[in-house]
Amino acid sequence: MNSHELSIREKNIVFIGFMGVGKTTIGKRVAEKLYRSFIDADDEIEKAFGMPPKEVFEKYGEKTFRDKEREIITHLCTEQKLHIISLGGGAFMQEEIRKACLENCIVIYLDLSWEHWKDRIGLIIDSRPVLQGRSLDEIEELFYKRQEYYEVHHSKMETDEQDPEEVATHIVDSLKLAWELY
Ligand SMILES: Nc1ncnc2c1ncn2[C@@H]1O[C@H](COP(=O)(O)OP(=O)(O)OP(=O)(O)O)[C@@H](O)[C@H]1O
Ligand SMILES: O=C(O)C1=C[C@@H](O)[C@@H](O)[C@H](O)C1
Ligand SMILES: [Mg+2]
Repeated sequence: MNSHELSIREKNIVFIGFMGVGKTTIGKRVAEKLYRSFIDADDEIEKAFGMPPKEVFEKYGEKTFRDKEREIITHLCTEQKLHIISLGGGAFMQEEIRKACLENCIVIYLDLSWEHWKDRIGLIIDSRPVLQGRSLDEIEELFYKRQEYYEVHHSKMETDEQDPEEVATHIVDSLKLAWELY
């Protein structure tokens, strides 16, 4: 599919940001509000391996996970339209993924400050392999190191002090406004 033939309304919407910021939670709600199909890249990887990301990391190693992640996301971005797609937190570290998403889709960065993120760590610590065995200082370092990759996007949404419903509503309102303008 040639993305230049797609109107802004037809393009996939892709959510990026650090793990735990709410890409999956908010992406699902945005999809419901827009009556669009939702795809979570981590779920697609899980289906491909028949096991969750954490087990893929343990059994096959991170490179195998990242290779499949790249294959799945580049395919979704170039072959699908009108979908809401939430990426895994590490996906945007790969140049090929960044390029495929930025060229073909509308990329929305969900931003959360470190101060708020660290209060959420208990919700995700057990299921995210990248957090295993890392001290809080090391996680903070990773958090800030990754920001520069997320900074390349089409739109940024601050999510501090907002619940998923508020963030999703704000995103849908902004999208509708943009769709009317272009
Ligand atoms: N705005 C929010 N306010 C409070 N809790 C939230 C918010 N958004 C998400 N959460 C909670 O944070 C946890 C992580 O959310 P979620 O799985 O959506 O993150 P993610 O960005 O998809 O992470 P990953 O990159 O690992 O896939 C969940 O328990 C979710 O309920
Ligand atoms: O931030 C990351 O590197 C990851 C985030 C998750 O969404 C999964 O994609 C996986 O656990 C790796
Ligand atoms: Mg997710």
